[in-house]
Amino acid sequence: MASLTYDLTLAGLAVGSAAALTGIGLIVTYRATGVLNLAHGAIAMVCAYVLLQLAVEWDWPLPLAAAVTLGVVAPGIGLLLERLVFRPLSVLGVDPARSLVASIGVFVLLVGGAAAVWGEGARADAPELLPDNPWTQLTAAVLLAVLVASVTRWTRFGRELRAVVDNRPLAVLGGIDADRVAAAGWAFGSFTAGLTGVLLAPFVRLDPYGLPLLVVEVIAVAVIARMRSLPVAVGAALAIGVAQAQLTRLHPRGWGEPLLQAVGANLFAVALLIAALVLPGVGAGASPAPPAAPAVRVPPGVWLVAAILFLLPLGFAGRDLHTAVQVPALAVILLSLTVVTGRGGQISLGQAAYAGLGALFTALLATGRFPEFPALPELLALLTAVLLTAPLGLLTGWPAIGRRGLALALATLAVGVAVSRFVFVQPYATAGLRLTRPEGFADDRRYYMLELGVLACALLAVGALRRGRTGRALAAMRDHEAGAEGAGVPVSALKLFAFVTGAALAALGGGLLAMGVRAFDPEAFDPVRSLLWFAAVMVLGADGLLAPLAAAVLLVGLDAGPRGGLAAAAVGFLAVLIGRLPEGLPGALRRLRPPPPGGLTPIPETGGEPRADPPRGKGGSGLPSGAPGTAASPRRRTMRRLRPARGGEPAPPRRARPPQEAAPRGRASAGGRRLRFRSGSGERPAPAAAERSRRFRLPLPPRGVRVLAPGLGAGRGGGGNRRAPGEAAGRPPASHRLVARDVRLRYEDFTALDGVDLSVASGQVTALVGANGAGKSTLFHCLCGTLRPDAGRVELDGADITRRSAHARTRLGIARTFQQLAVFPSLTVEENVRIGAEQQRRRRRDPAAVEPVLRLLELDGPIRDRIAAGLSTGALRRVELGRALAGRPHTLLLDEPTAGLDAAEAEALARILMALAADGTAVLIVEHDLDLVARVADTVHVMEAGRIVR
Ligand SMILES: Nc1ncnc2c1ncn2[C@@H]1O[C@H](COP(=O)(O)OP(=O)(O)OP(=O)(O)O)[C@@H](O)[C@H]1O
Repeated sequence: MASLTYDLTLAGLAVGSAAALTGIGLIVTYRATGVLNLAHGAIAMVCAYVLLQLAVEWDWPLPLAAAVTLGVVAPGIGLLLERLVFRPLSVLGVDPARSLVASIGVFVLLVGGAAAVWGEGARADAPELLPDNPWTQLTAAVLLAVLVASVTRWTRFGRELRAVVDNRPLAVLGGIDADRVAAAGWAFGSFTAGLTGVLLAPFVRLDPYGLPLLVVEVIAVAVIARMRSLPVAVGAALAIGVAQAQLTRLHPRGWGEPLLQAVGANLFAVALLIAALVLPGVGAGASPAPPAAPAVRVPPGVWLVAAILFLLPLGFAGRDLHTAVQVPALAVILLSLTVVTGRGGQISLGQAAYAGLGALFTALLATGRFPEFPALPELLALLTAVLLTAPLGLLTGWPAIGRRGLALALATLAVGVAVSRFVFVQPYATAGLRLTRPEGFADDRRYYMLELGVLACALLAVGALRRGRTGRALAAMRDHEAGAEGAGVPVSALKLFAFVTGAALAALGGGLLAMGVRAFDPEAFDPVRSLLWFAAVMVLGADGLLAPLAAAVLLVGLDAGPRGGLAAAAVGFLAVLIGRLPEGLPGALRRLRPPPPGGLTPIPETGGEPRADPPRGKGGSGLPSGAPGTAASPRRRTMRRLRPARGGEPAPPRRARPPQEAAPRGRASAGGRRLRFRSGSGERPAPAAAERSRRFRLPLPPRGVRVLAPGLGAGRGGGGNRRAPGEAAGRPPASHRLVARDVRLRYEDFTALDGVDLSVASGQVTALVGANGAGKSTLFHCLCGTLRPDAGRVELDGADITRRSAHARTRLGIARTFQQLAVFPSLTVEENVRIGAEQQRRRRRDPAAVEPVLRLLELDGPIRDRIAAGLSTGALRRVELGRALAGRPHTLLLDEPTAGLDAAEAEALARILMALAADGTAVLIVEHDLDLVARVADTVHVMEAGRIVR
């Protein structure tokens, strides 16, 4: 027994050593570049093939072949990737989500390329580089870890690496060549990938799909090490390897045995699942998903052409028709990504799991595999499978509530891998599960027609969803999660909805696909498919209904040829270019066309709408500022400005203290006190900008005119005399009071709020002023629900609302705006405002409130149909205010509302605020412009060091 334990331990150490190498490579690349290289396994696979090619096919001596593979090819791949793919992305300053798509693109490109070059079949003749002795491999892994740790700690390069990791811009300013550091990181990461590949290849199935996936699971050890600690990564890899080997000795009786065997065989997949779901997310500050291009209305002619193309296969016969049967089914699966990622902005790398579950359930139900249940007719089985799979969408929907970007990508990938490893490989799924087609649709032509019908219904349903209230809310959530929450969108519930709908659609497509080929094939739904499908939809235009159709045609069409893998290679190639195609392929094509008049295009610089001045002191790309396509070009600037900074403004992470904004300081008096203050976070516009903004500024309501009431009453826009619920027309509006009582909040060991009492009452403008860091924004967040105080209460009309979420408070009538603009850039001005009206509770909801608000804020001209991206700061502030007012709030909370406005716009805003208060609204402003405060505020509170001092 002792020798069995020893042998198993040795075997486990061998596996663990290979995993440790992977962990080391992933961590070094991540630390040097900020990119989690999902393609690590694909590089490993390519290097294994290269060694095989050199040593076996071309008969080179093994040492020479190994030296070329590991010394030239592997680092060369890394350097090429850095130079051609990732350096352009970092120069353009794109968000991490887009780097993630690029690394998925590299994965898909390498897998597809390898399949095209070496074929899809498994090779069993990979040469053994090191003797089959775990100690040798273990020594290699430990030596490598020690070498990396020593280099990082004691060499100049290590110091530069740490400087780049800590603060890349600062390191560059300090004279460090960050590109060289990144290139070294990539070269080393690829070298470790190559080493892993050539060491593992003789012992695992070497094919283009298996090895990359195996290595993807090993990302677990890097996640466990928080992408930071090499000893932890090596320790975790060895421990999992040994535990996995030892588990094979256990043979419990009954149902536990297959489960234990499955766990034992896939312990890295289990570790990935646990690490991705339980540990705090890696890269949590990343933006949710690459920003989608504004949805564009597809001309009917294009739809006609698409319809004709999809009808063409009805004229096919034989093999061609049989192949075409896969297209509509795959299009339905890909449509699920349009909902989840394209519209909802949630990265999902697990859609193949849902498609597979749909296929599996359909097959099991239709073939009567469960003795307790009779076999169901095929269509009923399909419907039941969809209903069974839909709630399983919560498996990825739930993690999405607290995760974004990379962390969500890992969580959804882990769920997909786990489903594939634990469900699709069970005997019931692998033992040739065949199924028939519905009666009357047995032959390919009729079945294709049935699929077209289902696809048309799915397209109509998703189209209606996108056009409606829920679709707008999804787009808002994608564009700016915190802004959506502030507008009353129940973000968590909406994420669950998106994933459940996505799972249902994927299951529908999966069931159709399985019926089309008359069998359940687990390999058709392995996690590599998820990556391929995700990349294809992202590239072809995630938020469009045409993208799934085009992607399905591309994927099935190219793979139908004699060489497999071409589709993956093509999609991968496009995906690695995604940094240069910021809006996917459709966006790039649109750019080639002259802009259509009006419509959903950004406003031209010379149009009636002024643009914001370029932010000063930004950029640093080395490209001419404002050059088309550069980071500093006006359109890109505006898009970036609109994107939530580091995952949205509110609910700041409790641990990381955000850097204070640099802003001009001055002195002024308020309430008799001399205060240091910041003159708003925006710069005063240059004279030319001031002149432009005079031409287009916030409207000035006539003095003395009641502009807006809690019910959007009188005003230039008219629009009836609506009042808040319970407020009978003609009677004065009900009075409301928002109160903070003894509110306390600490950021780790720093007391930000130290027993604050504040009251915001109807019919008054209450102002909160104070020096930077006094705690104003923290109190503001506590009032609007984006931060929960450690102690104390927030009350609305005496009722405790401390535990109410931000969107629930908005629905109670407490609207807010954001210090950093929170507008939804891909939506039109009108849609932005409409979201504020339609996300209210049913009894508060009043879509008719949109028009008067648009008129009041002079957003009712041609500007109403323009997408928000590209508008000036002044216009965007109006849009944001309009969204808040469209919900007919009784309480309005404004955080630095004059930031970025010029004097005329600030003056107009002041009048509106006074008019709102005169009409019964409770207004709270947090403001640095003390002149404005002195003019509009009925009550001024001064904060100092977390307390209200007067
Ligand atoms: N997420 C956080 N983690 C740690 N400390 C934080 C965090 N957010 C704010 N702080 C600190 O809490 C204090 C109060 O910050 P807050 O943003 O509320 O001040 P403020 O009065 O609004 O300042 P400003 O006018 O600059 O916006 C500051 O010292 C700030 O550095």
